[in-house]
Amino acid sequence: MVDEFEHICTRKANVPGLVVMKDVTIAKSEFVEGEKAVTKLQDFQEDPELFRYCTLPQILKYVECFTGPNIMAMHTMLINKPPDTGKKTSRHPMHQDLHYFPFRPADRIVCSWTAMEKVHRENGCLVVLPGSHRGTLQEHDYPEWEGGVNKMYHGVRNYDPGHPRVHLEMEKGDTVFFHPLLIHGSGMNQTEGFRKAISCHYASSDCYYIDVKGTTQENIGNEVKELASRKYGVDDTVSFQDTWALRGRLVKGDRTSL
Ligand SMILES: CCCCCCCCCC(=O)SCCNC(=O)CCNC(=O)[C@H](O)C(C)(C)COP(=O)(O)OP(=O)(O)OC[C@H]1O[C@@H](n2cnc3c(N)ncnc32)[C@H](O)[C@@H]1OP(=O)(O)O
Ligand SMILES: Nc1ncnc2c1ncn2[C@@H]1O[C@H](COP(=O)(O)OP(=O)(O)OP(=O)(O)O)[C@@H](O)[C@H]1O
Ligand SMILES: O=C(O)CCC(=O)C(=O)O
Ligand SMILES: [Fe+2]
Ligand SMILES: [Mg+2]
Repeated sequence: MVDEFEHICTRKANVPGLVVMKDVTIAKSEFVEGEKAVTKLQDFQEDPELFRYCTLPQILKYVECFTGPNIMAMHTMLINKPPDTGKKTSRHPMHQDLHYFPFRPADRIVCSWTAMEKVHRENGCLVVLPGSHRGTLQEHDYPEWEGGVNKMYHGVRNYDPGHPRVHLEMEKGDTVFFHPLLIHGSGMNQTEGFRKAISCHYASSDCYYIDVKGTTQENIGNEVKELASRKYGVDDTVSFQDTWALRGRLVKGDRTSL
């Protein structure tokens, strides 16, 4: 999967629907080529080698405990956290992934996140607020960071900085499964290497879409729709929910609702 990532970055592989994101400071600075420019791949569901991750039986075995037998891969990511440029933009603010999802119920959604190499505090491991998955979805917005913030990296507006934190130091191949309400983020990468992880958000295909109008999710819904219209030239008839229905891919059982 590391090799496939490199092929994508050097354009030896072309994947329909894939979103390649650069770090905001790298994108705005001098020309950087290949994998050193890429912070994150999203929506790799049409890449057979990377999508193999989402179908691994040793992962689905646990996923099924939360989703039941009808399993959709709703969102896929390969994160290549770059060495921080000095602006602290390699951080990911504390957030709840449910903020991005117009489907419910939350308990039928689970994320698997696998370290592709050793991750620790120095290269920006995941940081979680234990127990926060028992709360509700919070209001999210761009954090007020001086050095810049990556596109769509919203954070929880008012979380308690005194809440206990756990740093998830992991060995290569270690996987964590977490609830979409769990408040989490990741620190700055203070090493010279690119910290790699691969993840998938699964949901039961029996989940249903919700309308985010008038909710705290309206801001991200509008941002995603804007991006979809710029990137794919679709008009306003393509809803936030549609952007998810188009990306979601069945991995097991039947596609009943999503
Ligand atoms: C839908 C998300 C679902 C997530 C669900 C699970 C939870 C996940 C939590 C997250 O990860 S949230 C973060 C998700 N982020 C995204 O989905 C953003 C995806 N990124 C993109 O769509 C593109 O990378 C982006 C539109 C930001 C840039 O597009 P291009 O690849 O065409 O960039 P290009 O190099 O042509 O630059 C165009 C402009 O974007 C700017 N840019 C590039 N990378 C950027 C960046 N990372 N942040 C902000 N701006 C950026 C760039 O500087 C330039 O600005 P100017 O027009 O002012 O010159
Ligand atoms: N959808 C989910 N995705 C990922 N992890 C989940 C999900 N739902 C529950 N968990 C985790 O699975 C474990 C068991 O869940 P459970 O609902 O029993 O919660 P718990 O933390 O044990 O709380 P309680 O004391 O209420 O049983 C917990 O560690 C919880 O964090
Ligand atoms: O790998 C990381 O830094 C965490 C990314 C994350 O939480 C996300 O993209 O939703
Ligand atoms: Fe996240
Ligand atoms: Mg329990």
